[in-house]
Formats: sequence, structure tokens, C-alpha cells
Amino acid sequence: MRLLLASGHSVTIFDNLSHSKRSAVAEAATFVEGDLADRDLIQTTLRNGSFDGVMHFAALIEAGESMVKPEIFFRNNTASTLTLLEAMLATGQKRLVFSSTAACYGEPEKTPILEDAKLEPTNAYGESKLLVEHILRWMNKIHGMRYASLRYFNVAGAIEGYGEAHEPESHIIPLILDVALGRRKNIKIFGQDYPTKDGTCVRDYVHIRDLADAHLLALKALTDEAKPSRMIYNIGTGTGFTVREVIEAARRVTGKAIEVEECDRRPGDPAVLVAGSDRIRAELGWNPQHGALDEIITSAWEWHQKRYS
Ligand SMILES: O=c1ccn([C@@H]2O[C@H](COP(=O)(O)OP(=O)(O)O[C@H]3O[C@H](CO)[C@@H](O)[C@H](O)[C@H]3O)[C@@H](O)[C@H]2O)c(=O)[nH]1
Repeated sequence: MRLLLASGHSVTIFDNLSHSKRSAVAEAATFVEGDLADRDLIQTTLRNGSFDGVMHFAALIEAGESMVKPEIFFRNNTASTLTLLEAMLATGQKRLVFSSTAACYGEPEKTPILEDAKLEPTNAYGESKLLVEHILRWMNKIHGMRYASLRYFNVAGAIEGYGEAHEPESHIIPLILDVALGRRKNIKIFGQDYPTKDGTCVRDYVHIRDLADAHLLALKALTDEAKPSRMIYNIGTGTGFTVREVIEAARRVTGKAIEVEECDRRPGDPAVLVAGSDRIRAELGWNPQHGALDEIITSAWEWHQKRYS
């Protein structure tokens, strides 16, 4: 939102969370409180403005939870997105930036993963997003909807007052930083027998600021009729780190010991997810600047300490 405002856009946020309302007021964006299942309200909102495009971020995102309650992922992530798409069609809005995920790939045959790799999610979260990608392909083919599907790898880090917190927390970096702050006793390592260099899962951590840049570039490309009407891009740095390496980096950054507990694998976790992101670099000029793990964790640590002090 901040980058959009800084680059001269006006922004309307449609969200059911009141914290968005507060940040919208602070940031001079318009805020509409509503639910993605409410087609009428989305249509009214779209009719009330003149929009270059829609960016759709809202979703349940915890891969682990999706293996316990898959139905809420298909309802919330897939069905509600279809409602949004219907509202967009009804109001003639045909540009969408969609938050997709590396979880669409499942267990990759080789890494870095390219966008045309096989798509076989190992968790219901990835499937709920992949189903949207399938729907978008038909919306493009039949209705001429222009879209960019950004397959996020592991987004982390903080930027100018915005950081990572989930309720309940399940993501690795905020959990590790909770341990560093003394808010949790230890960090659980889910699985030590993966086929990786130290037996723990490898992920590609991408800074939230670089992710935001990718969104701006995607929106710009959607408004350029010379660009393809259907774009699918990986958003990752191309470098993977094991869970143990992330913990080690957090020890370096925070100066804290950070106790670990070795636990069983978490169902649905692929061993390695590392992005090949040449396509978005070549086609949109994306150039991530903040990919170093220590920089990501340093920004997250600064934010985390302020939030909980
Ligand atoms: O207490 C924990 C939490 C996580 N992990 C591991 O750390 C890695 C990262 O886990 P997490 O931070 O939960 O992220 P992912 O499950 O990799 O999923 C994230 O990354 C995906 C893309 O890769 C996004 O699409 C998802 O929305 C986002 O939740 C995984 O190997 C987990 O098994 C642990 O070992 N202990």
C-alpha cells in the first residue's frame, strides 16, 4: 500500500480486519470493511471507483493447518476468490494481481523451480491456490481477464513499521524471534531426515520489500496492453536455507542462544522450495535488493522487538 501511494496511485483496501482500517487511515487509503464472500459489496466498491487493477492478497496461508482443516482453505481461498472474480466480471474490472504460492509445486523434481515445473501440491493450501490459477486461466481465455499470478516463496522481513505476525503464530522466523525475545521456550524443528544437507527443510526467503516491488511491476505490466495478458511468476531469490541455517542466522543477528527441540515432520511440507525467478527478472525487470538472510532477519528482529517491548 505504501509503495502504491508513493508511486502516485490512490488505494482502496477491502478487508474484514480492523487493523487494516487503522493503517488505511494512517496511510490515507480508502478503507471498506467487508468480506470476500460478499459479492454485492465488492461490486459496489468496484463501481464506486475507477481502478487500474485489483490486488488480491487475502487468504489462509498456513500449510500445516490446511492438512487438518482443508475445507476452510477451499472455502476461503478458492470459493471466495471466485466470488471476487465474478464481481470483477460484473463490473468490467479485468486486471488482477493474484497472490499465489510456491506450495503449488509440491515436491519439485529439480531446483531452482521454474514456472513450468509440474504442479502437484503436497498440502491443501497449495491446492486451494492452484485451483484459483486454473480458474484464472479460463477467465483469461474466455473473458479476456488480464492477470499476474505471483507465486510467493517464503516471504519474511519487515519494512517501515510493517512486519510479520500471525494469530496463532506458525511461521518459522517470527517463532524463532519469539524464542530470542523469551516469549517462547524453544523453536521446534519439524523433521531432521529430509534429503537436504542437514536433514531439515530448505526454503527460499524473500524480503517483503522485494515482494512489494514485484506487485508494482505486475500492475504496471497489466496496464500495458503490449505485455502478455497472462503472467505467472515465481517470487523468490534463488537461494535456499535449511531450518537450521535460519536458526543459526537468527542467533548471529540477535546474539541469543535460541534453544531448539527436534520434532517429527509436519504433514504436507516439501523438502526443498527454491525459486528460479529469471522470468520475472527478464520480463518485468524485477531486481530483489534485500535477499540476504541476515538482512531479512535483522529487519524482522527490529520490528519484533518494537512490537513486543
Ligand atoms: O515451528 C516451526 C515452523 C516451521 N518450521 C519449518 O520451517 C519451514 C518454513 O515453514 P513456514 O514458515 O511455516 O512456511 P511454509 O510452510 O514453507 O509456507 C510459507 O511459504 C509458502 C511458500 O513456500 C507460502 O505460500 C505460505 O503461505 C507460507 O506459509 C518449513 O520447512 C517448516 O517445516 C519448523 O521447523 N518449525
